[in-house]
Amino acid sequence: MEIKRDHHPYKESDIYGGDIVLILGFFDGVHKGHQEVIKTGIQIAKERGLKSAVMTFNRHPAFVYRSFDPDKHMYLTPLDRKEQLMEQLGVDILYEVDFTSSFGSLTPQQFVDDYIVGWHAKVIVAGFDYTYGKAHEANMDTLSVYAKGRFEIVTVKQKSLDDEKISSTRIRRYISEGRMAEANELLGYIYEISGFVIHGDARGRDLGYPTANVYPHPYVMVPKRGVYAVKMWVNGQWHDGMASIGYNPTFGHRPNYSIEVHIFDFSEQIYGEDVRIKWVHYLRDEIKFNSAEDLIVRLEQDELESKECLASIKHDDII
Ligand SMILES: Cc1cc2nc3c(=O)[nH]c(=O)nc-3n(C[C@H](O)[C@H](O)[C@H](O)COP(=O)(O)O)c2cc1C
Ligand SMILES: Nc1ncnc2c1ncn2[C@@H]1O[C@H](COP(=O)(O)OP(=O)(O)OP(=O)(O)O)[C@@H](O)[C@H]1O
Repeated sequence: MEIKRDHHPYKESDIYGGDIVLILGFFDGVHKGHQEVIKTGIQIAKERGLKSAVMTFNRHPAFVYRSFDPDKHMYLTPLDRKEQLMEQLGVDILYEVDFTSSFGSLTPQQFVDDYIVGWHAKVIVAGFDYTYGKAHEANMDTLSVYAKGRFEIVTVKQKSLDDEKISSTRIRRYISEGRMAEANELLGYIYEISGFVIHGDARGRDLGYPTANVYPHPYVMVPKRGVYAVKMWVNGQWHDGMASIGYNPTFGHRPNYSIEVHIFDFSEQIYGEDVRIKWVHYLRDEIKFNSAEDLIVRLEQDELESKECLASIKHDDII
């Protein structure tokens, strides 16, 4: 997959010169609804012998159009993860346009002329509720007015689960409630966040459960506080483990929450390593125990429960 970064106004040398099928959306999460849209575009491109291209943005349009709301707009998939997922789906070209006020204030007609026609799109593919512009000035119905017959428009119908649209917003809600089974079902893969390993208080090893403290990507959506069965990628390999997101109340409540992962049967030094954590299953809330011994008894139980639910994970689920 080729990645092209564009800043408005783009240069001709920054775009692909041939004809394309252009797939439109922000696609945070690249969830099953998004996958349907993207696969439709790829299929049409294959049938017509064209390249499939996705137009996404370096950051959420809400930063430009509205005041930023961290609860709504923390990412499920920062750009590097989005790139990975797009590549796995088989997209030929990923356009990452800088979403700035100059780009965001284009009229629908300018957007269509400069970015759809200008990028040689022969077919546009987007979901039923795709809109363009600050006040959603253009949608899949009005796009044909601006198209003036210069390209075809394919609208993908709503993909739902349990009579509710699969959406990034719905998935964010589940993750903030620790409902990982539902979130992972809608995503079509196990939710992950990336970060790197920093020092903690070095107490974990005394408990018999050393933990990697993870500093997360700054714009990523961190799941609800609590204890989880996880997979962690480090040094090129996935490992089974259990994680805590919380304030360690047993030892006098930290000022900020920490993300800690205990990898089973693992004793390497990994400070500074980049990691990925897959949130497989929510086990329980964080508890203020009366003693370190009580916490250890509970950690032993958490380990058994984690191993049990991780045993059923297939390799394909963790990519
Ligand atoms: C799976 C898991 C579950 C945990 N559950 C709790 C908990 O319920 N209450 C608590 O105070 N700390 C909990 N902890 C955090 C421990 O208190 C923490 O790992 C320990 O204090 C070491 O911290 P350090 O890495 O900063 O040294 C948990 C840690 C793990 C890995
Ligand atoms: N469930 C779905 N079924 C079909 N198309 C969808 C679905 N969800 C999103 N799309 C389409 O995918 C593209 C990207 O949509 P967008 O990034 O707004 O995702 P979203 O999940 O609807 O996000 P949000 O929850 O923030 O509204 C758009 O073309 C949109 O219409």
